[in-house]
Amino acid sequence: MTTQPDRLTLRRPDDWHLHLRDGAMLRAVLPHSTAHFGRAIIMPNLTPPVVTTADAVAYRDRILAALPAGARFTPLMTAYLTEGTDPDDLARGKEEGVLTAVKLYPAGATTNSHAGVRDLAKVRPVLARMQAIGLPLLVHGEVVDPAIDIFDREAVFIERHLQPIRADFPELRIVFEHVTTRNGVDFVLDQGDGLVGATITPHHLILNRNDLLVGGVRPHYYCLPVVKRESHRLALRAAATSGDPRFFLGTDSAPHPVHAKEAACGCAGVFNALAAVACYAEVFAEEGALDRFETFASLNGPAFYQLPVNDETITLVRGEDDLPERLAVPGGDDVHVFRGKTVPGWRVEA
Ligand SMILES: NC(=O)N[C@@H](CC(=O)O)C(=O)O
Ligand SMILES: [Zn+2]
Ligand SMILES: [Zn+2]
Repeated sequence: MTTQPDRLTLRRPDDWHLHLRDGAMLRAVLPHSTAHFGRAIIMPNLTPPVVTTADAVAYRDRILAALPAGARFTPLMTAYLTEGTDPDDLARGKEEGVLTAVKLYPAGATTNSHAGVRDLAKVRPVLARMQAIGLPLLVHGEVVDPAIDIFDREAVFIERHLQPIRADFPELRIVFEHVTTRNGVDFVLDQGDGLVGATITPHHLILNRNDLLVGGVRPHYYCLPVVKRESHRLALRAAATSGDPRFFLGTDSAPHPVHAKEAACGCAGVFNALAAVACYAEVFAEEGALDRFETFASLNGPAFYQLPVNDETITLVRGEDDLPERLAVPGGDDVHVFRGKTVPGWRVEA
């Protein structure tokens, strides 16, 4: 990596947590991820979800068919864990190079999670098999217990579910997806064996819950897990910029039509694909950690997933970008662009 005050060249980063959706939305959002990232872990929470290896093959084909001309981008597919998931099917998926990981959504925790897991006891044989064959478990780490305050749901998930999974499957590789709390960071730091990693989103590094709620509710800042108080944001910034190999880039870019966000019951998800790399760079610059940006963005993820780093590079230049406020999606489904117009201090050179 080379850093000058106004120019930053680094190995092409990967996005270890991405929602691309399907159909017209897929075709609209995909070019904005392929412009910056070499690979991405593709989240399986479509309707219906990507549950089997055959589902993942079909979805991968649709993504590849939607790639812009000349794009060099590898979608890394995941399967959505259900109480009916067949361990043999997952093993075949890994064997055939289709599946990179399996995603655990507690049923009801987030967008399109109703087909997820209600009772973790029911998926123990699947977790045992994943542990045996080295297939990582990616976790949306929030409880759905209505008695638990939404701001505490990540911390309680760690105690109730993550600690027990770790204890019962000590060799299972786990990614704590979109970690949002100091509790989550501390949990990852407490695991000394390198088997537990975490992705961190740009918006959780930038926003706290005041940004979401003070002066009026900002539906485009609403995501799950919901942004937390400032002390948690600072813990995430410290973790991301530390250089610790267990923390890596995952945008959780999650497009929803504006009409579904600006609604009486607005849905969760921030579409940040256009500005994500610039936002991360700005965070690292603010923290005086630009020398560790490439480690977080381009090296730690491949190391965790035991994949080679990308050969190509990207260059960021200091200065205003001109991002649109909205991304056009046919069918009246335009998407609000995170940090469109309120531009971050960097742009990625074409
Ligand atoms: N993060 C979100 O708020 N939403 C994601 C789902 C998820 O990652 O939990 C989505 O698919 O819209
Ligand atoms: Zn999630
Ligand atoms: Zn997500």
